[in-house]
Amino acid sequence: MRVLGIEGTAWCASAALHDAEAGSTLIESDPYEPDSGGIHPREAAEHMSEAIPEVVGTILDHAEAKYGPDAVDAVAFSRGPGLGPCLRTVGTAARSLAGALDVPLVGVNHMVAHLEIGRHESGFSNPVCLNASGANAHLLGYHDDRYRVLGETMDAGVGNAIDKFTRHVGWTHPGGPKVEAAAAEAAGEGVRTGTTGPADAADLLELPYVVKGMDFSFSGISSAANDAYDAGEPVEEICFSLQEHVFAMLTEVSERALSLTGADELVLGGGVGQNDRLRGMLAEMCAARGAAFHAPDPRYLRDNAGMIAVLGAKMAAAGDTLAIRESHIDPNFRPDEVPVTWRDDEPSVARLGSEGGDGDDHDRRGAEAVVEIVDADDIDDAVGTTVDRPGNAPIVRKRRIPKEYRHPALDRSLRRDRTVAEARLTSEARQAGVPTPLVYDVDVPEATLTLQYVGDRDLADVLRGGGGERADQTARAARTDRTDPTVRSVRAVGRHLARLHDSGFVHGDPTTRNVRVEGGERDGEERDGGHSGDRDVGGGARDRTFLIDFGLGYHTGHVEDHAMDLHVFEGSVTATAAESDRLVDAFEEGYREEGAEAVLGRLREVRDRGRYR
Ligand SMILES: C[C@@H](O)[C@H](NC(=O)OP(=O)(O)OC[C@H]1O[C@@H](n2cnc3c(N)ncnc32)[C@H](O)[C@@H]1O)C(=O)O
Ligand SMILES: [Fe+2]
Repeated sequence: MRVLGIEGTAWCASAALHDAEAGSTLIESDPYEPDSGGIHPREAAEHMSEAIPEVVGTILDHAEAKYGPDAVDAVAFSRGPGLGPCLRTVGTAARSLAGALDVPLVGVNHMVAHLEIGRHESGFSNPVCLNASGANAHLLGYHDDRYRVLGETMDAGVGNAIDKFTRHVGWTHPGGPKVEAAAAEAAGEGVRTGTTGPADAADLLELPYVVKGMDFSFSGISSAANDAYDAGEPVEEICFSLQEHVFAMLTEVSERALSLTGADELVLGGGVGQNDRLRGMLAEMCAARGAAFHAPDPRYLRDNAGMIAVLGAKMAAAGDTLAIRESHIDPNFRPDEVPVTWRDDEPSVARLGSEGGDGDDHDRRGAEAVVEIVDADDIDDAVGTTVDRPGNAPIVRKRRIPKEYRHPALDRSLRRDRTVAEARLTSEARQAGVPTPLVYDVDVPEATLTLQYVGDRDLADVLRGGGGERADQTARAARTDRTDPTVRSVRAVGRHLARLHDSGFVHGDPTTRNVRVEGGERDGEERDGGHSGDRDVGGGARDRTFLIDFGLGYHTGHVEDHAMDLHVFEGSVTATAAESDRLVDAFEEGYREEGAEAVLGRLREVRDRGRYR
């Protein structure tokens, strides 16, 4: 199978020929380079109408010279997302070429192509993918015949966030490589090799660092960087600090996604993936947790038609082609709208991973902390004094370990702030009637908390089939929603979040890994719905649902922040659980019992919000 691919979503007019049998790909590209500022949509469209026919002509000539008149078996094109006028030029070119050659037409999602090229090159079977491109930034994982969005930017794409600063400074598009060069100057290294952390690093300006579960935001950091420039800070130092913050955020959420799903493979995609510092951070994070990492060659990271032709060949082989009349372009085409036809029946990216969780989970390494479970007999040694524990429950020592990939100053402040927040909000949540662990001790310099051990397992493990009898499909089918313990747990999470919000704060990271469930294969209503307070905690086999890990929580009365909590929880369910619709409904019902309807309304807005601006 030989496929001619065409790309032209924004700035790069490109054509390629991929020969699937030979495994070879030839790419011809012509980038649009604005004289000043960022991408001007009209100029970009003009560029496409001139450059697309030329690059296609070059590739076609090459194909026919090498393979003869039947050189091309299918034509693939980027349908979206991207700039409408650019996409229309690409679509028209693809339709007429497929017609002239009398071969099938394949419509490719540009973001899925950024992801698949890494999977294709690495040979990984089921990776988490970080797409770091101009107009986008998201984490994707395969689940239930789709690439699900595990996390994404709440505002600008990562490249655009950086380019916003370079426009302010007066640098031309693309800004990313210029920021990389200036940052390397500040770090005093010339060009980075990408494998080492910035131990010798330049001073770090403090900039906003916003991570919510696996979602993140760049709007604050772009403005803060602009303000720092206006205030006279040296531009190299701002570039350095901008990279350190933005890439640490992307690396952190990638690690969270690996932790949530239990996956042990990560691939990188998108134009910002060419940045050595980002690649270095991701490689270091993966090495530290024993995961495999693959960053494709730069010619496959920046926009290019090679990735379109490679995915196009897989889709064409699966019969996933388009009739001309349904081949319209889609400027807002989301990756999770694409039915994945070209992969065999493989399991979900979510699996029972090395992090245990379904039983014998004594020493565990989460995304940011190491958790050590201290048995009853050893507690006095561990804590120094006898702590007042209900029952004879074991305790947990949780230490936020330093992350070598991030700048030491940023690392210190994140670990300190989160340890303090966790201690404070875990207790405040209990006062609001939400089951949480008792906090026995806080050691801020060591970023260590001593906590009560709660629950038997993480909700994440229950949902992805690690929960013993809870995962038994037939047993589950026999239950009504009301008596299904999984449904009861997610409904309880809804109520718990409502109570936190009512008390004026958010959890900040309510993924299914931060919910602990306990006991209770019994029918009837859950026990923690009412007035259990502290009395019941740790006492016997009750059916209870605890929230843990409040490190990303903060006080806020904003409906948007409350809605984000719900969005984060639902994202973690949708991307990893079977029968997720039913669970999401139960969760929202739970929230509705005690929370504000306005928050659920805002949640729908957050969900529908277009990201491609
Ligand atoms: C929708 C589609 O048009 C869009 N594509 C796109 O934005 O081009 P892409 O090639 O994936 O990424 C370009 C971005 O990648 C950044 N970039 C390129 N080299 C970089 C570097 N060394 N460091 C940081 N950013 C870099 C550029 O500044 C620019 O913001 C997308 O994938 O979101
Ligand atoms: Fe792209």
